[in-house]
Amino acid sequence: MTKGPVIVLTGTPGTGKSTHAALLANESPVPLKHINVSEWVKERGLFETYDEEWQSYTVDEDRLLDDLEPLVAEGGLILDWHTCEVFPERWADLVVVLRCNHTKLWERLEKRGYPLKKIQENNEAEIMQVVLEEARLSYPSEIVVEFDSEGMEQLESNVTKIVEWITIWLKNQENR
Ligand SMILES: Nc1ncnc2c1ncn2[C@@H]1O[C@H](COP(=O)(O)OP(=O)(O)O)[C@@H](O)[C@H]1O
Repeated sequence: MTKGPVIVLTGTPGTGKSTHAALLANESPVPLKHINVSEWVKERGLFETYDEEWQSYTVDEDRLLDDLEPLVAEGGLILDWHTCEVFPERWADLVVVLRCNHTKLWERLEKRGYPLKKIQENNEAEIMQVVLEEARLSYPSEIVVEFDSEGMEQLESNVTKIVEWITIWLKNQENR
């Protein structure tokens, strides 16, 4: 059986990565395992330090990559993380960058109970397109797509587009 693609799903925290990943895993024509990398890091202790004030971890990137490599080799993966430059370029078949208007993003992060400085930092990063720039610098432009994620209609149409992309990708793999 053809292996599924590896999709890097990235964007500032709160842009909708986990929501998209859950729907995508449900609607994909081929099984996709959703890895929420932040949760994965915490569960497996793949971090060096934890910063109480910022409520964030310093990830042990070498251990993380070693840990993920066998899963990537199997294929059929959604790597959901707020950064994407850590992953080797060869891992990704598609890189999806989610975007959100900063007012909406602020509300989402406030609801999540983030400390104010973390909300501010993430909002500024979204305005300055930090994750998008990172994706563009780390991967070939033809595999990087940017989707707005502000409402349910966009969520559904984004997932439909990714499902269509997967269908074509699978056909291309079979014809190789
Ligand atoms: N396209 C969207 N339309 C409406 N609400 C959304 C959308 N994307 C995300 N949300 C909401 O925003 C919040 C953060 O989404 P989440 O998927 O957890 O973001 P991330 O994984 O990027 O941190 C959740 O409450 C989710 O329901």
